[in-house]
Amino acid sequence: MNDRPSLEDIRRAPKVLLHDHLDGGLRTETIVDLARDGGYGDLPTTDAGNLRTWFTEASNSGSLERYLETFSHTVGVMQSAEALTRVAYECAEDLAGDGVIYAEVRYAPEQHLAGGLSLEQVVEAVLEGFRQGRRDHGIRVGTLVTAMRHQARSMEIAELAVRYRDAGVVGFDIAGAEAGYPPTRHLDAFEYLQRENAHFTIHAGEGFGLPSIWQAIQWCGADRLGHGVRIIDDITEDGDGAPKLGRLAAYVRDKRIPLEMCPTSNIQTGAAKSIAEHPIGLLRRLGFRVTVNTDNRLMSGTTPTEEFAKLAGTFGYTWDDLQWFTVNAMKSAFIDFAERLELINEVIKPAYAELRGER
Ligand SMILES: O=c1[nH]cnc2c1ncn2[C@@H]1O[C@H](CO)[C@@H](O)[C@H]1O
Ligand SMILES: [Zn+2]
Repeated sequence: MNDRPSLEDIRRAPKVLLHDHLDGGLRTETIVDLARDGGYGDLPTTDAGNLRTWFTEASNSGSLERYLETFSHTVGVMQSAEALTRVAYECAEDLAGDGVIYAEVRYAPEQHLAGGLSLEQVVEAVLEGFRQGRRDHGIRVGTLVTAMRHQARSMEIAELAVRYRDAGVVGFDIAGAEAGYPPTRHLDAFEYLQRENAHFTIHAGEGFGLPSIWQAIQWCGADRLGHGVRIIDDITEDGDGAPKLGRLAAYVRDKRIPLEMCPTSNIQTGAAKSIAEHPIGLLRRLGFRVTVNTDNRLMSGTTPTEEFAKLAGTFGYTWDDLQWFTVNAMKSAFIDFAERLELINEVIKPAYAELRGER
């Protein structure tokens, strides 16, 4: 039995990604190309290698607000249909190369209008890139359209999600600085989506704590939580040192609400101190529906494989654990039940059995 997953084996293992930002995963060579072609002159450097280092260092600020500043450069070069299609295509290619079989990739259409595109043109350009990515690399990618929580376009973006629901947009999200912008600010959009039987996730419990998670679930009706790390604040110890769940934490676990955890990103923004101290360790032990994600591969200098490898190295996770995270993610995806079941039974389980040396 081969119980200690190596990096190369983890890369081969089928993986499912639910939380990855399109504008947080560009290749730096592509940023340099697109900046030159599109006349974007604000890059801190035009050397792709130095730019990679710049992004990871600038993102290591310990604050979500400062972390988010780096996106001005990626968003800045994603203002034409060609650029968006290219970035989406390369995203699919890179994820497929890392062993991802299904991904939900998000971005905020409202941030890509500076070059004169309409919201619809932005969505269609991204869908086209993912369509080509699937054709060439077999990976299935659903998109989530994000509304920026400090802006006031969430209703329009929610309507966009519904309009393109049969064309590859599988859900909706809100992102951006969390403190000062609670989810209920966008309640009308969430209520509209619920009436439309549409799916959505909410970034909550990352830059702000329990009230944000509580609102996201109990007021807004989120299907999943983006990060949700601060749910740990509702878990205390009883007299014997055993974990004791508060009502909100118990609700999240009982209802099997998926947590889209992004360990490296959380350390960069200060939501967790280190991988070893990341709440994922306890939440996994307590049986929360935890999933493992990248958030922003460029800013965090990471990949799905590397996130798994870091966790395996720190917590001693075996193939059983990695399969559990993967099945959790597949169960929590916003595509239909039959497709999820097929990927779990026909692709994920047989591949992990082989990696464990059972076949
Ligand atoms: O971890 C995060 N928390 C909150 N917002 C984020 C995070 N990562 C990226 N974005 C924001 O989402 C926008 C659309 O993709 C990005 O432009 C960035 O501002
Ligand atoms: Zn995110």
